[in-house]
Amino acid sequence: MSDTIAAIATPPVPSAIGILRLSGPEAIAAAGAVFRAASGRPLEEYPSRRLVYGTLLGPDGAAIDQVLATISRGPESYTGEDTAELQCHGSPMVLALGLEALFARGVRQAGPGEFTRRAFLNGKLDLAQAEAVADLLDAETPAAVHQAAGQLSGALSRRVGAIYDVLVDLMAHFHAVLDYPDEDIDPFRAETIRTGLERAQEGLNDLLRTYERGRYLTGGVPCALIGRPNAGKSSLLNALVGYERAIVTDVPGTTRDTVEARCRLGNVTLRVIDTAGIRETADEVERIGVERSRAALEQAELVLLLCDGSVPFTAEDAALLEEAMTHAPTILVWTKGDLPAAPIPVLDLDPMPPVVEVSVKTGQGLDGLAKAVEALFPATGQGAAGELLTNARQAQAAQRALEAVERAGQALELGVTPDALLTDVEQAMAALGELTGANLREDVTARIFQRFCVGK
Ligand SMILES: Nc1nc2c(c(=O)[nH]1)N(C=O)[C@@H](CNc1ccc(C(=O)N[C@@H](CCC(=O)O)C(=O)O)cc1)CN2
Ligand SMILES: Nc1nc2c(ncn2[C@@H]2O[C@H](COP(=O)(O)OP(=O)(O)OP(=O)(O)O)[C@@H](O)[C@H]2O)c(=O)[nH]1
Ligand SMILES: [Mg+2]
Repeated sequence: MSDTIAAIATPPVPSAIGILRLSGPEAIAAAGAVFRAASGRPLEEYPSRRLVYGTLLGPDGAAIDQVLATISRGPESYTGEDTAELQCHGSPMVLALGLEALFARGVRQAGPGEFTRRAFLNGKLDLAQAEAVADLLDAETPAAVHQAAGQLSGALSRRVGAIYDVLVDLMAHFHAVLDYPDEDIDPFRAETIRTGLERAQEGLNDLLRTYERGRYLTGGVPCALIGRPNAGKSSLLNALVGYERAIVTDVPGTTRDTVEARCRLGNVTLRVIDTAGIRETADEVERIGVERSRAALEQAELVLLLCDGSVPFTAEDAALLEEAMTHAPTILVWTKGDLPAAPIPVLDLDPMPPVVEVSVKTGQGLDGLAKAVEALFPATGQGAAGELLTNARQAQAAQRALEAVERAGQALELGVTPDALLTDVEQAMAALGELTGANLREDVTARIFQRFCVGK
């Protein structure tokens, strides 16, 4: 049996409300010991989920706040254990003293994620849902919230579960075949197995295609600011992040090293990388900077190619634009829109990149830039919110599952023995189990025994 944990559940700054949270067998007793209800009734006697008004008592038993207390008896609680909350005024000192009083009752400090970990261990959330809790806290855009909320309510788990179910069914077929190990798989059964493998393969391919968008939602789109010296790259970075992140001067070649920052542009989270202006240079430091710009360009999944709109477009600009477009979707950004414009060049490119004129001095065109970025990274498509793979661990697990299913398919065509197929399908299920925490052995066992009758 687990011990009882407690933590301050709200940020450690003066705020409207601050919450002390407990979970474990002694949660209700410990909360009751540091709380005196105005009614005079012990907290333990109240029904679950009732807010009870009263006084919070500090480590020495003196009043430290007027609070609302509530209990939820397990298993109907967030963690599945007995839980209690003390909703205090949001004073960091009150919360610290309250926590100390709880420690004096034998409760210990919770570790990071320990409440949600207990919820997982007690079957309240599966692994994908528990991960969604962390994604929800980190969400930076409405789309990221919708994805995390959908995953929290089980959307990804259901999608993975549907594929998993197909594999569990296949296993049942294999077990039937294995009862007659010396015979080949009969054609009828081979067809059923083939259909099942194809369905699983299709489901996994669809799932893996969601990863690109999921990764953009949680990690941000890697976006390089590329252009000749003085184009206004660092100025744009600063405008996007809202503070003076990078040095800006009128000296061409100001930025040497790449500078990275996260920002939100419209509905898209960007990992923006400001780079050294690209030009031929004899300066050793600047030359290394330019190499880094090219490396950033190669890794970018979105390029903002900046050209100073107040000076004539050059052959270098054109060459950079073409180079950028071979690497990633590129938006051509004319900068310094507040200055008198140089003649607009005729660009003969196919396809034409989106073109936006901006000025960081006036803020003009930044909305247009956001629209252009949103058009390249739309909030919809590639699966409904909540059903996307959002991190590398999930994607790798799905990829391994796909590879195992493909191996099984090949084995089937080669007419190998059923037990070889079985191993591949088992591996696919184990890999999928890493997404939701589903347990292969238990699930297959359950499916096998469900054919038994009661009493056997
Ligand atoms: N004050 C407070 N707010 C909070 C939480 C909390 O623990 N306390 N949450 C937590 O971080 C989130 C809400 N999540 C929760 C999820 C399940 C249960 C719960 O009691 N589940 C029971 C009963 C379900 C029901 O009534 O249908 C259960 O699953 O059996 C509570 C909170 C966000 N807001
Ligand atoms: N008027 C006006 N000036 C701008 C604008 N954007 C940038 N500038 C000026 O242009 C000059 C160069 O800006 P930076 O942002 O340092 O240019 P950069 O592309 O980072 O230059 P390097 O780091 O040298 O490659 C600075 O004097 C900026 O103040 C703008 O929108 N309007
Ligand atoms: Mg710069």
